[in-house]
Amino acid sequence: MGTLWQRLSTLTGKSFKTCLCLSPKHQWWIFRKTVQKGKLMDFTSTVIIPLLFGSVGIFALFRLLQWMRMRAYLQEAVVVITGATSGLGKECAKVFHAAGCKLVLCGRDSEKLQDMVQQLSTVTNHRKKTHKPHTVVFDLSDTKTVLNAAEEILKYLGHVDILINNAGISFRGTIVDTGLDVDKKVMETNYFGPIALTKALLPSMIKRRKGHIVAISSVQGKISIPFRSAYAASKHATQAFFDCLRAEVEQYDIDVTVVSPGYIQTNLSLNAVTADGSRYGVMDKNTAEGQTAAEVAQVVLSAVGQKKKEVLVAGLTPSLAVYLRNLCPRLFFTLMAERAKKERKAKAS
Ligand SMILES: NC(=O)C1=CN([C@@H]2O[C@H](COP(=O)(O)OP(=O)(O)OC[C@H]3O[C@@H](n4cnc5c(N)ncnc54)[C@H](OP(=O)(O)O)[C@@H]3O)[C@@H](O)[C@H]2O)C=CC1
Ligand SMILES: CCCCCCCCCCCCCCCC(=O)OCC(=O)COP(=O)(O)O
Repeated sequence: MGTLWQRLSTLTGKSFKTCLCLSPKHQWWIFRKTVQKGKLMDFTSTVIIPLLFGSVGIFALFRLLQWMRMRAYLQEAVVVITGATSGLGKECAKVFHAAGCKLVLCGRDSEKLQDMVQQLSTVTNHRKKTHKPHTVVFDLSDTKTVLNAAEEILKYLGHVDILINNAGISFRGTIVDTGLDVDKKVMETNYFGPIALTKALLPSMIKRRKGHIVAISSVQGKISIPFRSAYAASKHATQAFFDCLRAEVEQYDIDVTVVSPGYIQTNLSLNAVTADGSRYGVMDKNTAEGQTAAEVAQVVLSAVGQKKKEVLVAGLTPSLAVYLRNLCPRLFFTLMAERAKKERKAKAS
């Protein structure tokens, strides 16, 4: 028993005398609890803590390797960005330039493109070599100029590592009032133009067995909301085309990333076309309160760097709406009909 009291005293930290004064039942209870606590502490210090530190270490190492791989992938890569004169394209140009890519900035306005080149030239990165971007002027809704642009890009740079199909226009209007020419214009810009450019650059990527094609789609490539028919249709077509492409070109080690953002603070609503083909010219509340283009550009950069197959970059409601459309379509359609009624009423008043 003497040894039990001595052990009890050491384990509990109580004096030998105090331990002697306790009832045997109490002593036994304290002894058992203390041994259990000791075992738990032993288990914590020999298993849980090393496991925790080990996992954190492995995770940090994994992230470091991922970051290094991404850095190497982007450094010196030839990256073509369409719609580089505004909004998301402009911000993508900034982040890919800072990552050391050789950029080809595309747009319809050569002055705006030159401004962009100027802006990027003033950015200095002490840790990374940056390159002066090239510019190519063409209109995505004119297939001939798209094909010429692809030829020009390949002639001057030899190859394309990453193509970012970003340029696009949106639409506002009812289906019944919209002329087919407007539907065609939106489809030409958002769908036929990007696929023409993709098809023109694809053979050279296949030949090199290397390349990465990015499509900037939208949440509206996954769900359709009222008064956006042409836009939502063009983005659904984009999603479908690039999903097919991803499957077909995997054998050539070519990657395809589809990015589907929610509202972004850009000029998209201002530049949207309406039912009669005129410019909408209104900064919508949803657009003005959206994510910043710089935030989304960072997501695009890391999605490309990590060769992700697709990313949804949206808040809770649009993300839930995508799930609702698939899991409970009837409820989704009812909500959309309500939304249409509400918007009509608001316009009428
Ligand atoms: N803003 C948003 O809420 C969201 C945007 N997106 C998508 O992001 C992409 C970028 O749009 P965003 O930055 O928001 O909008 P902006 O209107 O700010 O930019 C659109 C860009 O596309 C270019 N563009 C438009 N039409 C043509 C054409 N026919 N030929 C060549 N270039 C053209 C414009 O160039 P130019 O200077 O020549 O007009 C401009 O650089 C689009 O695909 C859009 O659908 C997706 C989800 C949400
Ligand atoms: C279980 C709860 C589910 C809640 C879901 C309710 C459904 C609410 C509908 C939400 C609709 C979200 C639409 C988002 C649209 C969007 O983000 O589009 C991005 C764009 O491309 C913007 O282009 P636009 O020209 O429309 O400004």
